[in-house]
Amino acid sequence: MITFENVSLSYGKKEILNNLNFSITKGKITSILGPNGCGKTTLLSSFQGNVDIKGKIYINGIDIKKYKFKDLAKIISFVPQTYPISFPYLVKDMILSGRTAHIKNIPTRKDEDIAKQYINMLNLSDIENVPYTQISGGQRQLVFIARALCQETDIIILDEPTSYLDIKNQILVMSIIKKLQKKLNKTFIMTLHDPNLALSYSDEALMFQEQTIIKGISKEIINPLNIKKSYGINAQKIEIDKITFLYYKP
Ligand SMILES: Nc1ncnc2c1ncn2[C@@H]1O[C@H](COP(=O)(O)OP(=O)(O)OP(=O)(O)O)[C@@H](O)[C@H]1O
Repeated sequence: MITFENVSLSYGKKEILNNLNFSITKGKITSILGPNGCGKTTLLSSFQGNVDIKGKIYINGIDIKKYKFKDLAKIISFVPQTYPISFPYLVKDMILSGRTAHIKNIPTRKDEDIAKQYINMLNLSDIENVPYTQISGGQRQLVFIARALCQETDIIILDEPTSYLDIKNQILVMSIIKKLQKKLNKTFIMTLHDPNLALSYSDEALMFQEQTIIKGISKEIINPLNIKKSYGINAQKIEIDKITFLYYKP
């Protein structure tokens, strides 16, 4: 459903990634792993038009450059890594704004019901009438995840969706993602800093290594050898109650 063919990504004359060739599978959760500064956000930015693209990125067989902005917003939603703080919109209105691509004039009852559904799903009803400029970093991250889910697209892209969240909310968000993937066959693509989260929740993974990106089934490629190649640290596989995770050694 998403295919990169000989893609290079650059900011002006500064090339960040080159010769990207891979496909992202429809209906799967794909995690993107790699060290700080390797180009994860740049890769995701190619879906937002924030980076110069050479080569072809196909979404449902159509070159991304051929999509109109509003049509792309009906297929792909995006949760950025940082959130610009601007006007003090109420949390509920910020989440409702995720419906913009579907709204003709003003939001309908259906749009409001969908927004409410995600407010409840992410446990945000206590703060729905608070300006989003007056909530915590973690709460703001949940609001932007709710806003993206509200857009009801088939593809949801998240840049480090758990970076501000406590462990309970990390599990909440990842479980919601898993539920929506299973129930509605949605495609999730997300950068993660924690290989163990990727191991637990993603089906497939893209791992940045020096000069190359490898892709495969998460449980197969997120292993000590590839952790060493990607991050330069030693890790050991541990299994408890049939759950495999990685222990990082100093
Ligand atoms: N707007 C920009 N203009 C020029 N260079 C940029 C820009 N944004 C990022 N870069 C550079 O691109 C490279 C990749 O950055 P990117 O943000 O994609 O990395 P990342 O893997 O997402 O890092 P992190 O894990 O720290 O978020 C870095 O060397 C960075 O300095």
